[in-house]
Amino acid sequence: MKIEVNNLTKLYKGKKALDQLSFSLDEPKIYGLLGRNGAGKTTFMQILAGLLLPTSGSLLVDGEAPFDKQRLTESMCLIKEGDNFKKDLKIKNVLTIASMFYPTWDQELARQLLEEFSLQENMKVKGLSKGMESALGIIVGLASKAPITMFDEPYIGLDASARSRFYELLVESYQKEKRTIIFSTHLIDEVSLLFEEVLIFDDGKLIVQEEPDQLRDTCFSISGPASLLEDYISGKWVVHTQRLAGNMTATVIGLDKHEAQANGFQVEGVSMQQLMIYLTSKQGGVKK
Ligand SMILES: Nc1ncnc2c1ncn2[C@@H]1O[C@H](COP(=O)(O)OP(=O)(O)OP(=O)(O)O)[C@@H](O)[C@H]1O
Repeated sequence: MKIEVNNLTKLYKGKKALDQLSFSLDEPKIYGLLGRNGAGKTTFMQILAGLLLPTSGSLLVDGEAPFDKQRLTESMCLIKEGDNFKKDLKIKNVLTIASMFYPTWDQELARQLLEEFSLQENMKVKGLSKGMESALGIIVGLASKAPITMFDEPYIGLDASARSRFYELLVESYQKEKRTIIFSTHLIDEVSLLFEEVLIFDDGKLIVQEEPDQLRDTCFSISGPASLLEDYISGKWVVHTQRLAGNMTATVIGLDKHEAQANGFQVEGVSMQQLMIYLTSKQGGVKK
């Protein structure tokens, strides 16, 4: 399903949560949605899921706005970081309701995943630990097989090995049947290898939409004498600089690594987490 976002703006009491966002997600891919707290990720996913109306601009899924459109909302599954299910329900009720809502529901997969995460159908949601509740969210998200599935930091309380199993299951399910998966996370380095495209939000604006390989291949920290490096980075997209004595390190997007090395600078890769921090800090994010 094609998602087209045009000048999408959402105000809460006059304050911009989303500020003239424009981009499109054309293909089924695993998209990483990144940004600091309050950048607007959840607001965007709620509008996409048809739960919120924008203040202005548009978000269209296959040409239609999703708010109040069952044909579209049944094609979308949003798993939030908590409170996804009514506390009084048993797990089996949660699964039954999901199976009635999603035409693409895979009951066999749901059963396998319950076993995988050691959950029993007769457990009540209110009796689940935080990690077990997150596991239930993940089960519903995966088994929904919704053409647009969104995970908004879905792993609260899950330990590292359960999270790692979740990432494996996500990839397995995606490889069997491609769909659009939008994954918002603060544990970027843990999942960044999964992403086929990364979107970075900052203050309600989109500042990066790129393939991770492209970022890895062109984003580096380079170091050398400050007097030489300053000249070399002039006109480049510098997202961070640090000086020590007469030396300087600059993190640059769109850098030709070999050319920088040939000029005598030391060049190192930058993790996606670090890049996101630089891009969304006060110093970074400005394309020169
Ligand atoms: N219901 C609401 N009422 C008022 N302001 C809101 C509401 N929901 C979100 N906001 C504000 O909108 C902005 C964007 O919030 P949003 O939850 O979309 O960000 P986020 O990127 O998902 O953050 P986080 O990573 O912390 O989950 C923030 O300034 C937030 O305070």
